[in-house]
Amino acid sequence: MSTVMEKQINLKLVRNPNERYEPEVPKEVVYDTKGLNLWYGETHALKNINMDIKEKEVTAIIGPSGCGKSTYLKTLNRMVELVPIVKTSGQITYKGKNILDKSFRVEDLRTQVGMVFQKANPFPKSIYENIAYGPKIHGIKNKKVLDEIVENSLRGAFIWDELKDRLGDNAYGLSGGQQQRLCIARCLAVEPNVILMDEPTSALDPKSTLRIEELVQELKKDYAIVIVTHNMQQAARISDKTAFFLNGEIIEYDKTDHIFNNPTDQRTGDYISGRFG
Ligand SMILES: Nc1ncnc2c1ncn2[C@@H]1O[C@H](COP(=O)(O)OP(=O)(O)OP(=O)(O)O)[C@@H](O)[C@H]1O
Repeated sequence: MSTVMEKQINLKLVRNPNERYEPEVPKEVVYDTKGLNLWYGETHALKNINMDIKEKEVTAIIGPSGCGKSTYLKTLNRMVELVPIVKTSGQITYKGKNILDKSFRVEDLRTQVGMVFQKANPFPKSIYENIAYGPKIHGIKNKKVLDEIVENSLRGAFIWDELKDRLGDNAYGLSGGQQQRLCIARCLAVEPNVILMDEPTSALDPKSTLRIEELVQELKKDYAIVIVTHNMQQAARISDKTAFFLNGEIIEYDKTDHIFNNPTDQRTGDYISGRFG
């Protein structure tokens, strides 16, 4: 049985030892959440959430089951309001506008914020159509333009070489890992600013998981990425910042190195070292 300290050190070591820490360049805040509360009927699922999410960073959300991680993620694209009993207070500013304001057009948000789910959810259509679908809905009809979008999106998701000769095949014939990268490519096709990922690798084998993690590292050069994960090593490996949620509250939100190696709150240390959750 390893000690808490050993576990923390192990997590520290999973970062690439050759990684160089570059001087920090100021980054734009994409989402600024202030005093957010959310209720499902009587259940107070998010309590006074305050956090900002920046461009070109991976923000991990960790915490035990039922602490509100997915709810927060789904609030960021307003998917949560599909549940009729949901009520919110506070604000989430996206590029200067409060997305919780009734006058905010949710359609605008959906084109700028892509979402990847725990279980890959390709459409029952060809690989090509899975990618071309979003751009077509946005009015792009020109075949040459669509071909380019399909190729660029699949390249962006590191899956072009595997799929380029079978674009007409049904997406359901792909492996789980390939389907997940196809779904990421589908997000990229509509040129979002943000990609929200809800446990995107929990259904995948270690090799496919690694490929998605490498992909996330590439994508963060261009996008803000928010990832909910139960995998502590994954959060330590790929995120720049980590928020620890517990019972609907943020206990600690800081740089990932700090959260994993020198947490301020005892409960954070206990959770990441596996003492509960
Ligand atoms: N549609 C819903 N209706 C009612 N309550 C809900 C609904 N969705 C979530 N909740 C409740 O809100 C709280 C937060 O749930 P949420 O799914 O956000 O947690 P989570 O941290 O993502 O959990 P997990 O890690 O198990 O996915 C829980 O108490 C949950 O039971």
